[in-house]
Amino acid sequence: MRAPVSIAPSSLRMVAAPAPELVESALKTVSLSNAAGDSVTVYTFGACITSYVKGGTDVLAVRPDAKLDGSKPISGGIPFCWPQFGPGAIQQHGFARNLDWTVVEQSDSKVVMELTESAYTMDMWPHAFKLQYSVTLEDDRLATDFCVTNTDSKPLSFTGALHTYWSCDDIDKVAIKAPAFAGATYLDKMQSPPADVKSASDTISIGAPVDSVYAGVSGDVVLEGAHASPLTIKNSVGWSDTVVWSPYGDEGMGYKNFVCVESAQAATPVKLEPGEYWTGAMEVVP
Ligand SMILES: O=P(O)(O)OC[C@H]1O[C@@H](O)[C@H](O)[C@@H](O)[C@@H]1O
Repeated sequence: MRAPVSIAPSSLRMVAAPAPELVESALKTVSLSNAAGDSVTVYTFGACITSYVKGGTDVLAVRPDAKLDGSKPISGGIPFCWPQFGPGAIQQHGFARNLDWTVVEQSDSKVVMELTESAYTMDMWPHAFKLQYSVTLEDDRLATDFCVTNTDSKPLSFTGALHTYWSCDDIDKVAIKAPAFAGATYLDKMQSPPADVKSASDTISIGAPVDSVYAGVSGDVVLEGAHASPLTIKNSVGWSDTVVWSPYGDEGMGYKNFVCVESAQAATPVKLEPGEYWTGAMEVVP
């Protein structure tokens, strides 16, 4: 249950104005911590991890224009895109980042959240499903495990992503590295219409707006120059693609202080028969 926000009178008005609409706020968060003093904050709204502080540095960023009141998906941390990545038949990036997930297990260092179909989801996407998302703060890393089960009597297919906003002091100094970037063909969504481009290097740097889908690039992706030491994004199970997004130059979004390097299942939808499940595991090793 969210507490209503109280609205202070801003100024005296000479004419009667319509009553301001109350915006619900104070979304529920779960905090994880360990003996080393590392911490994690997770919003149950969208199952969005908004902070992972390791050794005093928060490796995740929340955009300055983010809304944390449930009025729109949280623009920051690790938004959960599912069952659709990007635009398409339903709302951009799907509904999972726009709904309250249920906490089914919680300890000091771990939380497990679930989402199942509702009248709202069935209305736009007529499938019964069960999502389970486990977030564990370990001594040296943050581990995420995602499982989709088709609980319906007909097949379903989905795309999705962990749309992670990595913090950085200066995006101009960031290098995103993976051996598989070299020679990979990526979908350049900045072109109109989007077009395939061949990548020459194993390193991506950002100096202009970027929106690229690297199909089949997975495994370890290393972020250098964002913080004092490199950070590794370990895509160990599922999540077959990597998406790089930056609204470079957009001051309102605070472009200088984040880059999105997303663990995605974007290029090829996953099809699940009734009773089948799919898992995606991503770990952050600062
Ligand atoms: O503003 P949103 O809906 O959170 O999406 C942000 C961006 O997310 C990226 O993953 C997409 O590739 C971009 O096209 C999109 O603009």
